[in-house]
Order: sequence, then structure tokens, then C-alpha cells
Amino acid sequence: MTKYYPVMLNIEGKNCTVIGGGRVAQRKVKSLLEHGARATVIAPKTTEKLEKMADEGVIHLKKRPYEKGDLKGSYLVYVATDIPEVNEACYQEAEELGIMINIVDVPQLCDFIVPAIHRQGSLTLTVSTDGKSPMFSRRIRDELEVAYGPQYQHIIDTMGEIRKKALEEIDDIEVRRELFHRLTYDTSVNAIADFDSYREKMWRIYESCRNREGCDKDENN
Ligand SMILES: C[C@@]1(CC(=O)O)C2=NC(=C\c3[nH]c(c(CCC(=O)O)c3CC(=O)O)Cc3[nH]c(c(CC(=O)O)c3CCC(=O)O)/C=C3\N/C(=C\2)[C@@H](CCC(=O)O)[C@]3(C)CC(=O)O)/[C@H]1CCC(=O)O
Ligand SMILES: NC(=O)c1ccc[n+]([C@@H]2O[C@H](COP(=O)([O-])OP(=O)(O)OC[C@H]3O[C@@H](n4cnc5c(N)ncnc54)[C@H](O)[C@@H]3O)[C@@H](O)[C@H]2O)c1
Repeated sequence: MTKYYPVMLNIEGKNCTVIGGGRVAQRKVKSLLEHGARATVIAPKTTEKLEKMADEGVIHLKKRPYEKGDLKGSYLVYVATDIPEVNEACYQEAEELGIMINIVDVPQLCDFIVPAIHRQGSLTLTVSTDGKSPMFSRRIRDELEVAYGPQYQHIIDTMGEIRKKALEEIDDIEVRRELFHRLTYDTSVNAIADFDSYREKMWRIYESCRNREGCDKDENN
């Protein structure tokens, strides 16, 4: 059983190719565009939505079957046709060119697979079963969606603001560590009823740590 290596890829502005133009290809294109990639679709027939996106210049569409050479210059490739010969040919070309490829529903012809995703602002939770049960991945994702609601987005955004300021203003790494520890573990996030006052409390913790560092420095002088 393959042990997949989880990473978060930055595909902004990268050329990504989707072979096939059906419902599944459309789903892959949507996700590529949501993450800032440039998408080229190659297929003799496409969904109306993909056609419209091509007319609007949102994607680049080549309305014909896949030909060898089509994958050149791609950062990553999805293949969503159900024709084994096309799958094999694409896989071979991608391997020759060293391009990461995913043949939908054929894990043995995939350099990467896609997890089920729950996003809450900058919090991204992904679930994979190493391909053993996509439906179970989906179920666990749905459970995470309930457990990690919108309050996490607010907390994490505030954490980000405070951390940026702390890196600028608090030199002592021990004080910073204590600050992040208190911000992270002092309260159960699910118990927060009023986010605005909790946000104020987070900033008060920041102030007290920063001021304490000032005192420590004075003591050392
Ligand atoms: C997570 C999600 C993301 C996404 O695809 O966007 C995803 N599949 C989803 C749903 C789903 N897929 C299928 C069903 C029908 C029930 C079933 O058969 O179980 C359902 C259930 C449903 O629709 O709820 C059919 C299916 N899928 C694969 C095979 C082939 C095989 O297993 O060999 C077959 C059988 C085809 C057949 O026999 O006809 C393979 C893969 N599906 C993966 C991901 C990768 C492994 C992820 C992992 O490690 O868990 C991998 C390896 C593909 C890859 O990523 O390359 C998405 C979650 C929903 C969401 O996020 O909303
Ligand atoms: N993982 C999932 O959730 C899931 C769900 C449904 C289907 N699938 C699988 O995904 C694949 C695609 O499903 P779909 O519903 O989008 O199929 P579809 O039949 O709607 O689309 C197939 C696409 O492939 C294109 N195509 C055919 N020959 C081609 C060639 N030589 N070069 C380029 N493109 C070519 C067609 O023009 C069409 O656009 C199938 O293998 C299907 O079994 C996966």
C-alpha cells in the first residue's frame, strides 16, 4: 500500500492541464481555478459550463482529443476520461517529462491523490485513507466541518495578527513561546460565546507578555 506524502502546494499562476471535459473534469478545473492556477482543458466534448468558461477566457480550451506533447509545460495534470488507452498514454508522457499526474479513479496511475477537504478561512483540514475508502474520507470531513466551525477562522486570523506583532516586538523566544501557548491552550475554542470580547482578551494576553518582557529587560540591566 502506497504511503502518500502530504503537502500543501502553491499552484498560483502555474499551468495545469485537464484531459477530459466531463463533470469530473469540471470539478477538477473549478478546484484548480479556486487555487489560482491557469487551467488548460483538452477534450473533444465538454460540459456547457466549461464551454462558457472558455468563451469568457477563464480557461484555455483545446477542443480535440489528447495528443502526445500536450502535457509539456504543465505543472500538474488531471486525466478524467474513462478511456484506458488515453489514461496510459498520458501517464507515460507525464512520467517521461517528470510531471505530476492524477488519473481520476485509477490510483495505480497517480503520482498524487486528492483528499477530502474542510476549509475554515486559513484553517485547512484534509482527510485521506490512502485511497482505501473515499466515502469514509468524506464522512470524516463532514464530522470535522461540524467540530471546526467559523469561530476557528476568527481565532486563527487574530493569532496571525498577534504572532506578526510579537515577532516584531518581543525579542525573547521564551516569552513568545509562552504567549503562543497561552493563546492556544487557555480556552476551549468551542466554549467561546462572544468572539469580540475573546479577541480583546487575546490582545490583553499579548500586552501582558510584551510588557513582562520589558520588565525582564529592565531587571537584567
Ligand atoms: C475525497 C474525494 C476528493 C475528490 O475526488 O475530490 C475523493 N473521492 C471522493 C468521493 C468519492 N469517490 C468515489 C465515491 C463512490 C464511493 C466509493 O466507491 O467509495 C465517492 C464518495 C462520494 O462521492 O461521496 C469513487 C472512487 N474514488 C476513487 C475510486 C477508485 C479506487 O478506489 O480505486 C473510486 C471507485 C470508482 C468506481 O469503482 O467506480 C479514488 C479516489 N478518490 C479519492 C478522493 C482519492 C482517495 C482519497 C482517500 O485517500 O480517501 C482517489 C484515490 C482519487 C484521487 O484523488 O486520485 C471525494 C470525497 C468527497 C468530497 O470531498 O466531497
Ligand atoms: N471520483 C469520482 O467522484 C468520480 C465520479 C464519477 C466518475 N468518475 C470517473 O471519472 C471519469 C470521468 O467521468 P465523467 O463523468 O466526467 O465522464 P464524461 O463521460 O462526462 O466525460 C469524459 C470526457 O472525456 C473526454 N474524452 C474522451 N476521449 C478523449 C480523448 N481522447 N482525449 C481527451 N478527452 C477525451 C470526453 O470528450 C468527455 O469530455 C470516468 O473514468 C469516471 O468513471 C469519478
